[in-house]
Amino acid sequence: MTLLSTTLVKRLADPRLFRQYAYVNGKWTHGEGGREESVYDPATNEAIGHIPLLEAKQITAAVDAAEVAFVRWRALRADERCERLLAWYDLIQANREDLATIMTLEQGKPLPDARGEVEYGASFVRWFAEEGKRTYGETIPSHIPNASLGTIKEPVGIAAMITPWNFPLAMITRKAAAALAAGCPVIVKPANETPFSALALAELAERAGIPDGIFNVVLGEPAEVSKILCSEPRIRALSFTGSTRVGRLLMEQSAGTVKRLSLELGGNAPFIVGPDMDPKEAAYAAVAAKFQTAGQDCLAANRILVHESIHDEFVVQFTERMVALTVGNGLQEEVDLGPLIHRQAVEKAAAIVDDAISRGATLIRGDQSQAPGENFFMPVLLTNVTPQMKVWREENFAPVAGITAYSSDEEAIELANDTEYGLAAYVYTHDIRRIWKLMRALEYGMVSVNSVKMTGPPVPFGGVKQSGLGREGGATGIDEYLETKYYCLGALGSVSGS
Ligand SMILES: NC(=O)c1ccc[n+]([C@@H]2O[C@H](COP(=O)([O-])OP(=O)(O)OC[C@H]3O[C@@H](n4cnc5c(N)ncnc54)[C@H](O)[C@@H]3O)[C@@H](O)[C@H]2O)c1
Ligand SMILES: N[C@@H](CC=O)C(=O)O
Repeated sequence: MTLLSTTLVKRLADPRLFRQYAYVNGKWTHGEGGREESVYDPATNEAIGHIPLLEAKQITAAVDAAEVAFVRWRALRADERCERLLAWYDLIQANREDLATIMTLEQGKPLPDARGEVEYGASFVRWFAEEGKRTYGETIPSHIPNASLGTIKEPVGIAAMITPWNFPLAMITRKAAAALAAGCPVIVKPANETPFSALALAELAERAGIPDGIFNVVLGEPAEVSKILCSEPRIRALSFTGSTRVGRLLMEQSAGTVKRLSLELGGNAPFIVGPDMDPKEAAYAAVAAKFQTAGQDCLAANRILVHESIHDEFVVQFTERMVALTVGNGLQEEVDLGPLIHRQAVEKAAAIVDDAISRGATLIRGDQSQAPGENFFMPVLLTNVTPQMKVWREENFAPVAGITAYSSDEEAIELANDTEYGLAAYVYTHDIRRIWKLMRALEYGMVSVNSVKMTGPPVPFGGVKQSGLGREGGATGIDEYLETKYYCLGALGSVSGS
């Protein structure tokens, strides 16, 4: 154990939640090839621990274990699986503070946000524990004489999950709870930047009585592990949350085994402000929608489109609110924005800002000499942003906001839809006709009107276009892990019994 991981352990009420091994078939597992990788606190760049990089045969062993465990897990009654998931939920809640501390140390987000994510992540476990009891089939009016027709729902099989570093806990539970409730074993490959939240979840799953081989966490070199998971025929479903670039790659790699795919990919959300809005109210909402998780959020409001009649006042209000945000180590009190995940993310953000300025954008605020450390990026506001700029075309995943003025609803719609992404869009206006028109015309999987918060367990979360495939959460989230089996019971005799 390194010196700093000892410090991490000292911060935890339950040090056994901090694990530096993979978790396969109910066992904490070393890498057999001796390869390891360090994990860093992005706020300080200090190593907080290390993880083993598993060998190919160890990943295959996780699939072997899941295959064996599947037989008994799928045979449990739905309410028996539900009990274990509820026990997991209770343990996550009971250990919320430790889970939040681990998350802040590996991801950097402020502690209150980390606590919020633990709560959010746990809520999916409870939701799917309940939904697992409602995987109804249907009866079908028969067109075949003396036959009865219908469907039943069955677990799809072993499900692999590849998850990102920006929400290291909730992006796992939103997938895993649905799969487990459906009767599927799960193999999770978390991001190497943030493995410890996933491993703490594994420790709690074990304590909750989730059997060996049903919840596995594999660690390794990402491209290597993902290739094995995608090409393994016994894995029947792959659920990925991450960038559109890697999503495309995994889709290609999964083609050979024709897997069920759920893809939650990048976003580049527009935030449209109508002419009837109070500029201050809308600007404060836009700041909240842009800067959460230091802008490293798939729902971040990257392209802010403001009606020309209120544009200037909106910019004044936005700036005032933005400069009041505190940037610092997420463990400190009253910090609004933590660090970016690593130095490359800071460099990418700086390049996006430079590109915008070189193409005619105006830098309103964003003095990087004020950054409190190597991986920090001060919030930036750019105006006169145009579709030719990277800040428009690329998901910046940083605290960089771009504002553009528009003159008509039609122009706002065209600008908002001018992207390969289609995850979420925000609309701020109180004009009901405009709300309806924009909501219908926006090519996005989710449209939030006059509300920054849009997510939660009852919601079908997901995107259109190159933001992904499928929906997580909600009444249909469990369907990603279920097959529909049609049956025809023939030669039953007639209804009258003849
Ligand atoms: N739609 C959503 O619900 C949602 C939620 C959170 C994050 N995201 C997206 O995730 C992205 C940020 O996360 P990220 O930087 O971790 O994404 P990423 O695509 O770089 O990585 C995601 C996962 O894929 C793995 N990976 C990376 N390169 C790989 C490769 N070549 N082959 C196989 N696997 C590989 C990583 O180790 C990680 O586990 C953003 O685009 C964001 O919008 C989407
Ligand atoms: N904020 C999103 C995650 C995207 O990065 C969510 O609520 O799922």
